[in-house]
Amino acid sequence: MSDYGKAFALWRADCPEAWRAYTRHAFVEGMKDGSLPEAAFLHYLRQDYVFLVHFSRAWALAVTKAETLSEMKAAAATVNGLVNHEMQLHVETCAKAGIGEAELFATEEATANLAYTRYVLEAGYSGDFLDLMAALAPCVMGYGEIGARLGTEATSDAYAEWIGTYAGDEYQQICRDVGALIDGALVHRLGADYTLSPRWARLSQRFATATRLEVDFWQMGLTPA
Ligand SMILES: Cc1ncc(C[n+]2csc(CCO)c2C)c(N)n1
Repeated sequence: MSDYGKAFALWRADCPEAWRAYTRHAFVEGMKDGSLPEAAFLHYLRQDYVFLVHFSRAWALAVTKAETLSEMKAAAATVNGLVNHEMQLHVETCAKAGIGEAELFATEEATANLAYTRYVLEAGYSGDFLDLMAALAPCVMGYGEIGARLGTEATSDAYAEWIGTYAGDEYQQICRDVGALIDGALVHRLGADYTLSPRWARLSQRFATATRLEVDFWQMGLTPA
């Protein structure tokens, strides 16, 4: 497993079944062997565009919840990357597949999508930077782990572009950077022995809940309306 930091490794180990259900979901295995129907992938992409709108808002909230300039810079850079690059990539991928911007922007948000993004935003609204990071971590690191595995295990090139994005060095570095951001934020607020803090169990629970919501998101992808 790649090194995405200490807190991530502990949180991941705390919810092994949910983590496995997320990172080895049938949707993921379908991208690996190319058996995932294109309709499911396009349905997922359209929903993911809406997901990224709210995910960008969550990272923007992290800018306001930051307590150091380096946290602020990291969160602001993520907002910039999401809004000015990743979302554009979705627009282009959908355009190539015949889904125009008007149709993309008119996508009706699926309830699994709604549940996940609002859960993450609420973690940030009601909690602090750590609550927000624990809820955001499964998304960032999970795709890193899935990408890295499919990068070596894929037996079809049907979804090579998607896999390449997350398997690539650039994205793998983002996962390591976010891992370091989280570890530093924990030490800054709770001290070096942060796992002994009364807050630790709650943070681990947030990570597990967000992981379960990722499972539901893949499942939603498998069932185009
Ligand atoms: C449902 C869902 N979960 C995770 C991601 C991955 N992801 C979301 S934003 C981002 C950039 C770094 O914060 C990455 C990698 C996704 N696209 N859709």
